[in-house]
Amino acid sequence: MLVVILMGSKGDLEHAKKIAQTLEKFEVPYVMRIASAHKVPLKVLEIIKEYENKDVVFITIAGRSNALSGFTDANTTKPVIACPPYSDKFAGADIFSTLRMPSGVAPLTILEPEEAALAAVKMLAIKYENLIDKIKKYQEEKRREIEKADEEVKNNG
Ligand SMILES: Nc1cncn1[C@@H]1O[C@H](COP(=O)(O)O)[C@@H](O)[C@H]1O
Repeated sequence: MLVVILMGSKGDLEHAKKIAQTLEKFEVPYVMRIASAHKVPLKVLEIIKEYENKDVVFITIAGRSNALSGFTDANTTKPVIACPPYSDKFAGADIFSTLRMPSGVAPLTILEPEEAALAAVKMLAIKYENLIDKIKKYQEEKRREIEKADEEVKNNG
């Protein structure tokens, strides 16, 4: 099992590292790769081919005009999660290049890096059942955070 974090530029690395941190929590192996669908499409195809025989989920990161997620999805049988870096330039309009896809192209979009990683882990857990307990533990921690916050506000708020 492997998560391939594929980014369009080294400028996306900080965003990619946030995804990687969550995958580390789940002890899910990952690799980070850089290739731009606009500038080096053949390299993107080579990278996709490299992982085609493995149990892989791709998480694609591309800012501005995101061709990478759709391009990757159209060229692999593996699931693709688009996690573009947030930009408020041009009223956040970059996001539309991630949300609208041609027919037959289906990358999923998750904007927050931690949750993109979580979704990848859940996909892998369908086959790698040892991940199920880790997901349950993670969800329990989230529930406890709410309970703790509620207690704090109730008593001091
Ligand atoms: N969409 C796209 C195609 N090639 C690179 N990008 C994205 O454009 C932003 C700036 O890239 P660069 O550093 O190449 O100018 C980065 O978020 C990168 O993923």
